[in-house]
Amino acid sequence: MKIHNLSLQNSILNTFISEIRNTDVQNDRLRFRRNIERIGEILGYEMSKSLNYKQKAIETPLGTSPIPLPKNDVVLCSILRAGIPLHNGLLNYFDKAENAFISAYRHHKTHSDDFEIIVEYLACPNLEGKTLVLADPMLATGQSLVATFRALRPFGKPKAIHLVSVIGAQPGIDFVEKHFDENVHLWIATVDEKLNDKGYIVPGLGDAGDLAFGEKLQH
Ligand SMILES: O=P(O)(O)OC[C@H]1O[C@H](OP(=O)(O)OP(=O)(O)O)[C@H](O)[C@@H]1O
Ligand SMILES: O=c1cc[nH]c(=O)[nH]1
Ligand SMILES: [Mg+2]
Repeated sequence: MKIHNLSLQNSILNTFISEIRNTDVQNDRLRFRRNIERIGEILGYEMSKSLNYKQKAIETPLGTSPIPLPKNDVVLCSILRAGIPLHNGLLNYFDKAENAFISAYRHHKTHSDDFEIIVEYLACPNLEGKTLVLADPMLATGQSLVATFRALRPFGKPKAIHLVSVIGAQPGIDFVEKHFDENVHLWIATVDEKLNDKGYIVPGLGDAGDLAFGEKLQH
């Protein structure tokens, strides 16, 4: 897997990352969602540099301008629900992309920190020969991304796969790396060192789904 950790370069991206982490700022839900969306735009822009391009002659009112344009058939797939703002950010730039949605959530066993990943809802176009962009803002244990990828198998074999995430924990990235082949790209805003015993990224930001949309009851 080719890992692109964008926080290793100084850029305005770090301002958005600092705001989603910061306890004084992150509870403004509108701002939190918009920051995740902005990060999605930046990750999408960086990812776009690795697509395949074809020169096209564009007619202007005064002449013809040759412009290299991406020729990939992009499918954006996001994991509900925390993935929605990240999806919107990617879709702002890849506005002609097809879209897939999958629900994957952690189901906690009663009185236990243990959880399993439940995949329920799945809506997906044909993926055969397309460029699949699989997005989830939090890459913690990596189990959601791997479970999602498995669930997408019946929809066809993509030509290229890009994983997009905001904050990853190194052990989760190592886990994901074992399940994807070496041509797969991971575009990630920043990487943290560890997970706590509940599977949360440390220092991370807390619960991305709750910060974006409010707390949910366990069921
Ligand atoms: O790498 P993992 O250990 O699998 O954890 C990451 C998952 O946890 C979060 O979802 P969550 O289960 O909190 O659901 P939510 O989006 O409904 O809040 C997040 O959006 C990922 O999907
Ligand atoms: O740190 C984490 C881990 C999983 N999901 C989150 O929202 N945050
Ligand atoms: Mg959550």
